[in-house]
Amino acid sequence: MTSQDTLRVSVLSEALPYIQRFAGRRVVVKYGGAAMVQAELRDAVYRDVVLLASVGVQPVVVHGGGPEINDWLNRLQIEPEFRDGLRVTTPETMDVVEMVLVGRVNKNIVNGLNQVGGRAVGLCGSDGSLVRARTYADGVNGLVGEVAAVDPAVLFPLLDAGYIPVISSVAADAEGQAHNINADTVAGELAAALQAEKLILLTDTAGILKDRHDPDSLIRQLTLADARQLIHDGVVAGGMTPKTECCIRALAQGVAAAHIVDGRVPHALLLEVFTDSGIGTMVVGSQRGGHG
Ligand SMILES: Nc1ncnc2c1ncn2[C@@H]1O[C@H](COP(=O)(O)OP(=O)(O)O)[C@@H](O)[C@H]1O
Ligand SMILES: CC(=O)N[C@@H](CCC(=O)OP(=O)(O)O)C(=O)O
Repeated sequence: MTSQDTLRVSVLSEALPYIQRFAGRRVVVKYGGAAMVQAELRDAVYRDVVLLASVGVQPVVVHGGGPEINDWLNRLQIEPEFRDGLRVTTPETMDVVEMVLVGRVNKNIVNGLNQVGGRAVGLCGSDGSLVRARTYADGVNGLVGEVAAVDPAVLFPLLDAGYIPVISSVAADAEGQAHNINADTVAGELAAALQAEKLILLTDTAGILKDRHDPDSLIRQLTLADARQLIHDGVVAGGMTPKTECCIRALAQGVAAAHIVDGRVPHALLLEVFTDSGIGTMVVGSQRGGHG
């Protein structure tokens, strides 16, 4: 036996309390944006998700893919346009969003997870009527949707059989029209419908920063009231706003804890689930001790 073997076994043994605590519990992971762009990090994220599934945690992956949609729109000479952090989605743009998210990005993630030993199944909001969309704000952004309803029934047999659902944020409205929904929003509503133990949003900052230009100003823990105040005061802005709002909505609907963590840190997911201190910003219903 080598010292490497001893180290590996003792590290595994240290993880036992966390494995026992989270086995059989659902953890919704939002994967997207900048955290998805770096190839070498992608593999580490896939390995972490598969490791969680292997020890009996039930991860559910919701993915975005904004940069990849932009890339394809540019190739088609369509200028990407955003209003209030949400893509202006014409019928033509919607076709591209659907092809990129439901097709290419979803399957890349499914293949990546399967490649490291997972059993992943790709779905979008329309599959099994998992998510019902409603047009956002009377159509100011075109075919942008918000979540009207979630029916997680399609996920239970998959989770019970050990599959990892990988879900893209495209869903139909009551008339069957596909809508483009912000992936953070879908992750938050899904976490609520599944009564998940944790909602973990992977992004490209350390978490919520007091000063968004100062990476050392990380806020480690926030209550719902603090989070609302930070949005009101403009400390949280841009792409961090839908993230913080979806944490607030998930917690208000019974999710135990929501975390905004740095997807650029290797094994950010395991650091969040398998340590007491965790990483990033944790939003909780009311103030409490530890980070878990
Ligand atoms: N208080 C804040 N703390 C951290 N980031 C913030 C804050 N306010 C605004 N931001 C911005 O939000 C961005 C994260 O949102 P976004 O780019 O939409 O992430 P993703 O692409 O991972 O979904 C950060 O890169 C940062 O520019
Ligand atoms: C309405 C809206 O803006 N939808 C997003 C959906 C993808 C997404 O949320 O991707 P990220 O998480 O990578 O940003 C979009 O079209 O870009």
